[in-house]
Amino acid sequence: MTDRISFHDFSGAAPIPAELLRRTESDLTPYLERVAPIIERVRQEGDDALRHFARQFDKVTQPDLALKVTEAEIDAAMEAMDPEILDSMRYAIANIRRFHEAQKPEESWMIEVRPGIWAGDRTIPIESVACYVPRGKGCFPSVVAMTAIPGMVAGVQRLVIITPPAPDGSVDAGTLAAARLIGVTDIYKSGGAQAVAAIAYGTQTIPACDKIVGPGSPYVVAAKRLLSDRLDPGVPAGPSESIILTDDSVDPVLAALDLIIESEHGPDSSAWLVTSSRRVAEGVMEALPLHWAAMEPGRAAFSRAVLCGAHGGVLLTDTMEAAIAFTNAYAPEHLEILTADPMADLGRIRHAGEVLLGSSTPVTLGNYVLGPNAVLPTNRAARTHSPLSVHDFTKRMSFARVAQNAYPEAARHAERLAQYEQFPGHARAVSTARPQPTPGSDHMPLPGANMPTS
Ligand SMILES: NC(=O)c1ccc[n+]([C@@H]2O[C@H](COP(=O)([O-])OP(=O)(O)OC[C@H]3O[C@@H](n4cnc5c(N)ncnc54)[C@H](O)[C@@H]3O)[C@@H](O)[C@H]2O)c1
Ligand SMILES: N[C@H](CO)Cc1c[nH]c[nH+]1
Ligand SMILES: [Zn+2]
Repeated sequence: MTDRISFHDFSGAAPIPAELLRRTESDLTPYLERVAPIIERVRQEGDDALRHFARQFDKVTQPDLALKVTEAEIDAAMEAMDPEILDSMRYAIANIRRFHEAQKPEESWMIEVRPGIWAGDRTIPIESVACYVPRGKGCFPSVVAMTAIPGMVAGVQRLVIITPPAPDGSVDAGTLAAARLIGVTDIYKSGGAQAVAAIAYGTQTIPACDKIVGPGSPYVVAAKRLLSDRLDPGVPAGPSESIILTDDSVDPVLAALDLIIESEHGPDSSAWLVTSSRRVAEGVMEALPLHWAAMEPGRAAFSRAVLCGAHGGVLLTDTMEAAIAFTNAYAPEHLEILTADPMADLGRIRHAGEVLLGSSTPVTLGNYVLGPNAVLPTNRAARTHSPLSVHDFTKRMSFARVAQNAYPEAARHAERLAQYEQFPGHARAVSTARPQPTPGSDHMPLPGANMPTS
């Protein structure tokens, strides 16, 4: 089989070709059509529909799959795990927890906007959130850590995990072990669109939640979109994608190694080498087949499909400015900068889910152990969205209180504005004298005092 790696020349003087910015999820139409009846069946039939789709899509052989993972299954998973893997999980969990604890916002803040006008925000955990952990073209204990840890740090009351079952009805042992190490106990067996529908509507076994987070295949992305009026769909995280951005300073063999990282997730992923160096472009194309030859054949085939297809390959630009302009237009999920001065180039990047700097910070480290979240916006959503974080598991509620001496001036201005907008009820409420001072209204306690958060 010949490996014809996709190669494109790009001059900064020309407009960026739209097809180079596309991903698998750019056109969800076929997936939306496919998942709509799945969602409807789950809404109507609940658990029975989940069992039906587990048989159809996950090839589960049991007719009466138990949808909730038992304590005994989690115990058995812990027993089955290699202690060295558990050790690495603990290392990753500690780093991820540390990062997200530092990210946690204050419980409340307040300022005196003008003398006697106090206002602030309270941060409140979302009550119930489901973490979707994929299992189609791989298993993802790392996604348990990336989704559940910020939820625990935020203080979500009901945090559940939902993940596809294997054909024998089990859940990946690493996924269960990660949940045990983090402290999540409610785990359900369902995947794809049917899992998203179960979380949106609730079933006999699975509780409905306010929000779902976590990445997934285009079926998951499509279901989240169709259910977004019932369920907060969280950071839009679909098939993995990356750009490796280089100048002439990098070893092409190393750049090729890092280009393969995200391309091995599946044929629906996207991965580009964007470089201003012909030497690097040619060297990477030479090195890729050698790396593929050293890989497990299935994953090598996924990588080849991406890098020889429409959503990946090598892009040679005439200048570094053009390489950076393309990168910003593409807004990749993961960006690795392999240039002579990556920190300086970081300042030129405006749109990327995460940026990994320098040759000793490959995407793999970001995926697993550094601390920042690896559930990141895909499909150009990094233009307006951020990595999954503690903030995705909380909401803010604003509050204000006006002291008696500040009331007349505020009321006068509000009355005028209400009259302009022709709301007489609003205007009368503040033009009428308020003789009774509200008890204690001239004193505001410090933020947080007497403020329960749940
Ligand atoms: N953005 C991120 O942060 C991030 C992190 C990890 C993984 N990912 C991505 O998540 C994705 C996970 O996808 P996956 O496929 O491995 O797992 P998945 O769990 O998302 O998908 C598997 C499910 O898809 C459903 N499905 C499969 N074929 C179907 C069909 N023909 N019709 C309807 N439903 C069908 C099944 O219900 C199955 O349970 C990958 O693309 C990976 O790149 C992204
Ligand atoms: N690259 C994924 C996010 O796009 C995260 C991951 C987990 N495991 C391997 N990779
Ligand atoms: Zn990855």
